[in-house]
Parts: sequence; C-alpha cells; structure tokens
Amino acid sequence: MKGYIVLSTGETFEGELLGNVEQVYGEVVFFTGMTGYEEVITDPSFKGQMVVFTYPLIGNYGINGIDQESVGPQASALIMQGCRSQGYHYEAIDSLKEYAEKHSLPILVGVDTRAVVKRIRELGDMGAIITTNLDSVDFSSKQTIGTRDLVQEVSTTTIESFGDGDHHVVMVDFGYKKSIVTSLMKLGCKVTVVPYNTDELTIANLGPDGILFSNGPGNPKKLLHLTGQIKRLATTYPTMGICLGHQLLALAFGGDTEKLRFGHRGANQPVQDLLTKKVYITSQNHSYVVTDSSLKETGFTPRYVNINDRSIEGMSHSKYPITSVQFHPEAHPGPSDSEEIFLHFLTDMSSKRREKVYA
Ligand SMILES: NC(=O)CC[C@H](N)C(=O)O
Repeated sequence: MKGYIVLSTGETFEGELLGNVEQVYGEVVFFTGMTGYEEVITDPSFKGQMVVFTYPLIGNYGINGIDQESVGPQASALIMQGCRSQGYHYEAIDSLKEYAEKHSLPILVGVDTRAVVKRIRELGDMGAIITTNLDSVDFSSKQTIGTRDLVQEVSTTTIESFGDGDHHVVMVDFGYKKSIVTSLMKLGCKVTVVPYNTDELTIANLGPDGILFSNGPGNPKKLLHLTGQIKRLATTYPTMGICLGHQLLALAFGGDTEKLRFGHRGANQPVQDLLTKKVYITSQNHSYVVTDSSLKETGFTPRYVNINDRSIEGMSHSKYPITSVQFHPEAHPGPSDSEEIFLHFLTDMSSKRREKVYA
C-alpha cells in the first residue's frame, strides 16, 4: 500500500508501507551502519523512534532471532530505500518483510532516504508521522515522544540473574541491550538485572561488587528524580555507565546534558581515549551528550572524545572508580574493539583502588 512520511515541518516523502499499520507517530532519526538492522530494531534505546537507514539495501541477510537485543521490535517504524523480500543467510528464520508483518512493525520502503536524511541533518531529529492517508495527519493530536515515559515502557519489572561468575554486577535497567549481559558474562561476571526504579536498599541486599547503569531511550533529564540514588550508588560501589547510564552519572554529580542537532547512530563513530591516545571505531545510538563545560565541579573529566565533533564520549572520576561511556563497548551492531573497556570496570571491582576509596 502507498504510504508517506510527513515530517513535522510538513515535508512529505512517499514510499510503500509494509507491516499492516495505517499510521504511526515517532521521532525520526537516521542510522548510518551498513548492517545491524536486527540489533537496531530490537534495541530498547530506539523506543519511540522511526529509523531511517542511510544504507540503501536492508534485509538482505534476513532475521535470525539470535541478534535480537531484546524480546522484540522497539523502534516505532523503519524507513529505507530497498527492502529485500528474502533473507539470504543460512541462519535466517524470517525475511525482514515477514518479520515486519508478524510484529506489525511499519516499514516504509522505496523512500528517497538521502533527501530525508539531508533534512534531518539541516533541521535536527524531529517528530514525524508515517501514514497511508495524508488527510488524517494531525501533529497536534499525537502523543509526542516527549510526553511518554519511555524508560518505564522498556525496563524490566522483575529481578533476574544471568551467569554465575565471580564478579557480581547489578545492572540498573533503563532499557538494556542483551549484549551487555553477554559481554560481562564472557568476562566472568554474574549479572543481576533490576528494574530502573529499584531502591538502593534492595540493590545493596543483592550484594553487588559493581553497579552498571544501562543504556535506554529518551531524554536523561526525565530521570532527574533518580540522580540522588544514582550518586549514592556510584560513590559506594565500582560503577559503569553506558550511554543513558553515562549521561545520568554526569547529571547525578551536578553536570549537564544537551541534545545534539542530529544524533550519532551507526557503527563507525571514531572515538579517542585521551589517556592512551588509542582510537576505537565504535557503535553508537544517542541524541544527547554530556556538556563539556558542565563537568568542572563534578570530579569528572572527559576520558573519551568523538573525533568527528569533539563531543564527550566518556568520563573518569578523580576519586571514585567509575567507567562511563557514551558509546557501546558491547557493540552489536558494529565493531567490538572497544569491548576491552569492560576490563576497566572489572579491574575496579577487584582492585586495591576500590579498597582505598571506600576505606
Ligand atoms: N543508547 C542510549 O542509551 C541512548 C541514550 C539517550 N536516550 C540518548 O538518546 O542520548
């Protein structure tokens, strides 16, 4: 069926709509990786977002079920140039089209994605509506992404443990990716995932060796009510923050965050470790960044920086053993060369430094 994406500026782009959905609202963002659509669709950080793929050929290796980052689709819709009808891979269990139909995931195909992305780059990530009926488009009556409690929509409601390694990590779940658990288990950790609003006493009673604040969707400032507890936990246990978790750590210590005009979403964002000068090619998915000048009184200093736009990609703390990264060391999708950053957290969980700080 013919479908359209209407940007909040009123500009309209045409395509064919798959997924048995007539209309959907979301924030339109773009992803620059050539592969990794299965991980993108199922990454809870994309909740409420409509993802434009800049690579023109999507779906060519199908859906295998193994690369899902959560239980099912999280993105509101996908926009692409070409979508293959069949998945040409021995592990494929569905084509992307079949998957979209099964899960009522709207995919707008045949779109001039280059034109859409150029508009996003000029004007920024913005609200948009995908529809089969242009007469029904009404931005005023839509529930905007800003009013939704996206973290509550994706966070677990139960406490669950994975693995039985020596280091016990309690991961506060703002919308975690499965690959974070996999990376930590590979390094010998037991991971207990807890709902994002779990109180600190419950967390303490789990006996953590370290706390991980996970990635997740939306504006970090929607969670300001949790920053007191986040700071207490981060000054009590060795801590790691990934993406939203990193932004929340900055806010908890008195720093600030701001929205980029258009986010970093892709698998080839170059990041430099300012300490070792090493450059990692990283996997990213975020709209917000920590504001450099806001860190002065926080005890944090930038440790990693984005080579393209010099934005902060990670911090270290002068007193507390905190590993905080804006990018995704667990990768999926994308290169895993920065996976070694989990080792900083592991070292903190077992090191003398920890004993000195908390003595
Ligand atoms: N992947 C993430 O955790 C994203 C963090 C936050 N929602 C942002 O867009 O900046």
